[in-house]
Amino acid sequence: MRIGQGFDVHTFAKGESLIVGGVNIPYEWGLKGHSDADVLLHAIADACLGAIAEGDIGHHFPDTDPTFSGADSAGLLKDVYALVEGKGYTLGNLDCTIVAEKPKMAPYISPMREKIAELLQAEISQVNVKATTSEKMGFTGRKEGMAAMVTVLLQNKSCS
Ligand SMILES: Nc1ccn([C@@H]2O[C@H](COP(=O)(O)O)[C@@H](O)[C@H]2O)c(=O)n1
Ligand SMILES: C[C@@]1(CO)OP(=O)(O)OP(=O)(O)OC[C@H]1O
Repeated sequence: MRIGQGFDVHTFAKGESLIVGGVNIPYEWGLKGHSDADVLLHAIADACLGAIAEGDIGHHFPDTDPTFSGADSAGLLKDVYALVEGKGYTLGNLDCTIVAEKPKMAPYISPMREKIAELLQAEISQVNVKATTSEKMGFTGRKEGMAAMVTVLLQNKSCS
């Protein structure tokens, strides 16, 4: 068994899409990044890479590489999960926390769990996504950006 944790932050900007956990969310602000800036999928990718001691997302997909400009983070996560499987592991479970003052994430939690489970070839019951505000404090509280934290447990394929 291996455990990993991931954390990511992206800033809100006008004229950008808001894609979180692979789900498009209608909102007046979107998230800015070199890729599509899916803060949750990036934190999941980092948690998976951490669990297999393979560095981080920026190491595998540098933000200086034009290949990843506007990249679909779902594709990046699929590539990361292929590395996980190549090392002989499969998802045990995943627990995610999104920190955002706005928008309200509750309506999008189920579609996010479904999308993440699909990307990681897992059951929805293996994926939890929750959201919290930071009670108007800090950069998330000022609605300057969004953060996501993830803990992942991987299990040996032979034991699953
Ligand atoms: N962006 C968010 C933030 C929170 N929620 C939901 O609201 C509940 C209460 O949030 P607090 O920060 O006041 O604890 C939280 O447990 C979430 O269910 C949300 O949907 N979207
Ligand atoms: C995903 C990558 C690559 O396009 O770019 P960003 O969208 O800026 O995201 P970040 O979370 O800073 O992670 C690393 C990157 O290299």
